[in-house]
Amino acid sequence: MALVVICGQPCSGKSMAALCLAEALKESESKDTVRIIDETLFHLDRNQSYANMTAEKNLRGVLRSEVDRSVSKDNIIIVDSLNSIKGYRYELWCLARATGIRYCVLYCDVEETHCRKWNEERQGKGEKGEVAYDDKIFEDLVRRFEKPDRRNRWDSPLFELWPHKNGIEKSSDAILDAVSYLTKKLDSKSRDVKILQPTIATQNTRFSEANSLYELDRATQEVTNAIVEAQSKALGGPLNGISLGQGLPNINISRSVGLPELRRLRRTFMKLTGQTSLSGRPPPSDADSAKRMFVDYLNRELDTTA
Ligand SMILES: Nc1ncnc2c1ncn2[C@@H]1O[C@H](COP(=O)(O)OP(=O)(O)OP(=O)(O)O)[C@@H](O)[C@H]1O
Repeated sequence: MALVVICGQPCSGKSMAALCLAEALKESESKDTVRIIDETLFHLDRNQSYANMTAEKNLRGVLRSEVDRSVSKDNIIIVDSLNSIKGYRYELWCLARATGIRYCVLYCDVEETHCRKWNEERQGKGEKGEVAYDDKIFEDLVRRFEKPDRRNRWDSPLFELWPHKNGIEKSSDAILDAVSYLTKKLDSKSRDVKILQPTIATQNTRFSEANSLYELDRATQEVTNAIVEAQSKALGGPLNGISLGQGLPNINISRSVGLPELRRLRRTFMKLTGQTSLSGRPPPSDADSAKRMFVDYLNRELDTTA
């Protein structure tokens, strides 16, 4: 149904905003399940998770995988974390696009001096279970924060809260606007709600991260080899229906295609599919779906009747 990315400086009221939004959604007419995914789910020590780039990347990876597993057409997932890196929000947006759902960003806009003060106050509340950021980590996170910009697809639509000025309530304008956007029933005239559409690069099931590029490379190479081999057997004659095995579509090309052209198409396909991730993670797929996608792509690109 939808993915909501909460974003803001450390200690800017994001968790409060996530809770208010979740409650407001539950009270709305929408019957969708609402779930918050946040750092506490993984019982990680906050200051260790942001202690260095590797730990921070790991935390983002864990959260992203959980979002990836959880997003669906029947629920509303709220990601409550800093989500302060532009490229990371882009990755979350790609997950929403791959699922074909609504997406929005809820931004807690609080000046860093207030966030700092709230964090200091929280340092004194340790016994209540609230964990404050160490000063050094807090300052580093504040410095690296990349403010959302509604002109970016992955920051849009952007709903802005001003927790220091106006507090955070279920009735805050930004919360009401977000609820309305997320739950609005669509008809043919609805232009203001965007359901993201999966593209060739975002369809299918997922590769494991470590193997994905290798698998994609190998799968596309196998398809290319099959074409080269079939063409050499056909001695330049017409070639329709090159079979790659059970469950895979046939390759249908009505003219002879040289190796340079095949290589170029393969490179373009790899680039296209690789665009879904800024952290180097290739597109979701397994070997068979990579082959299927590549064959679909080739059949379309080489279709002389199109
Ligand atoms: N509008 C507000 N007025 C005063 N204090 C606030 C306000 N909003 C949040 N706080 C305080 O700031 C602290 C952090 O709030 P919260 O956990 O919602 O922020 P957060 O952005 O999720 O923090 P973190 O970055 O640690 O996840 C809490 O101790 C809370 O009481």
